[in-house]
Amino acid sequence: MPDGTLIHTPIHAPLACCDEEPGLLPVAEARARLLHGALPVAGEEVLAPTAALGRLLAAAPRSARSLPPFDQSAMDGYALHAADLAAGATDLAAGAAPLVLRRIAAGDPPGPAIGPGEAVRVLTGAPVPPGAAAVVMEEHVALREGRVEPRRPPRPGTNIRRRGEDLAEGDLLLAPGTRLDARHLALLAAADIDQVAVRRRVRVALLSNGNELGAAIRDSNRPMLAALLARPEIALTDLGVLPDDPAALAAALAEAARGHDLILASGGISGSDADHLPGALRAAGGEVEVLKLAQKPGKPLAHGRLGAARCLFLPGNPLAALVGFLTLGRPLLARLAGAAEGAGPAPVAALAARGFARKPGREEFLPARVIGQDASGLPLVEPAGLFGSARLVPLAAADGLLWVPADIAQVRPGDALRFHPFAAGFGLA
Ligand SMILES: Nc1nc2c(c(=O)[nH]1)N[C@H]1C(S)=C(S)[C@@H](COP(=O)(O)OP(=O)(O)OC[C@H]3O[C@@H](n4cnc5c(N)ncnc54)[C@H](O)[C@@H]3O)O[C@H]1N2
Ligand code: MOO
Repeated sequence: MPDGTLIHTPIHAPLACCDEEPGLLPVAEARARLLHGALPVAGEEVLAPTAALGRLLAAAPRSARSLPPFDQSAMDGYALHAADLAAGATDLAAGAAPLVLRRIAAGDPPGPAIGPGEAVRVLTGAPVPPGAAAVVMEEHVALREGRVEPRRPPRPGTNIRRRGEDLAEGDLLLAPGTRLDARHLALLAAADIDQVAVRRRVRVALLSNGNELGAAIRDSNRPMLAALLARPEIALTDLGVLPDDPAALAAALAEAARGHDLILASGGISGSDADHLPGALRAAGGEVEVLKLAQKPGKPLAHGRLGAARCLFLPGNPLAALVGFLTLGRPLLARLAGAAEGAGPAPVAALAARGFARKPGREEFLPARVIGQDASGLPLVEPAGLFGSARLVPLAAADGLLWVPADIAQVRPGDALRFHPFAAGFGLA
């Protein structure tokens, strides 16, 4: 456990981003408003499973065969008849041990049935012959004059995988909304499925807004958001940087709305006389709601619709854009893509490695590093440098985002918190 010497370490830059104000909208409420009426995109594609990696199932595939497809040995050993399982080891050893008739390897046919007093040498994965009640491992037998003497007769069913014990032919394999990963490709292959129906890709248009973006300030949000959108279920159109020109913005939004399900933008929303995106959406004939969220960073946010397209406008500060994308953009994309509900990543339990004071009122996402583990294995985390929604250096050094609830004014060393790691240990997709 940390010793607490770093308690009250300042984590915010001298000029913190935002002065609190009353009436900020809880993030959960903002998410509900954003998702209200949002439906998965209509349309499917039929693909080979390997071509559908990372895509979301539109319909549930059914198994084309039983798994296992036949009664199968789980071990290298000897298949025995039920009558010989009842006998004690001493009886069998006294000349009544089953006679080994033949050998069956994986890929061989099972051949004729065995009867009492008969055994068959079987290898792992081989079909067991009809009449076999158990397979005794080769390590557990003595072989004498072509007969097999189990040291201890196995119980019925031992080391036999019965046909259909995992899955019967026609059973549902995977639920609609499943994102296909390596496990699912293995199951689909085993079940002999060569085509699956997946949702068509969500068409997303991405833009940055601001006259300053160019020579003096580089556009860091677009490559970041494009990287977050580089997923199999998304088809991305990069609209580049649009200037602070209301008419040009309105025209670009109208054009983008015709061919996209979502228009994702950053910058130009917080309400100053240089922020034109919400007005441009209105001017183009769309609906827009500008929100102030109880979230830090990522307080200003606007969302709306234009024709069939949804619009999500994130704040310009890079860390605020990232947090807004993760807390609101991701759930909206998951809905549009047809992902199974509740399939999103969950935060993990973590302990504060050191204490710090903060201004309550907004739930906060702090770039944080894992610096060790406590005795029970919980990660010990601490803020990765000074906080600021325009700062990218601490973010790049972080292992994830530490989540601090809105009402907390003081985090103490050892406090239980939640942490969103950027990389999952056994992440498959
Ligand atoms: N009077 C108020 N001012 C501000 C408020 C407020 O509530 N009242 N909120 C602050 C917060 S919090 C944030 S976050 C920003 C959000 O402002 P906008 O979304 O309108 O974004 P801009 O003003 O266009 O830009 C803010 C900041 O971010 C830089 N930026 C913008 N786009 C990019 C990009 N693609 N790549 C890199 N950097 C970008 C921009 O140059 C500005 O420095 O508003 C506060 N102000
Ligand atoms: O911190 Mo603002 O909240 O930079 O989005």
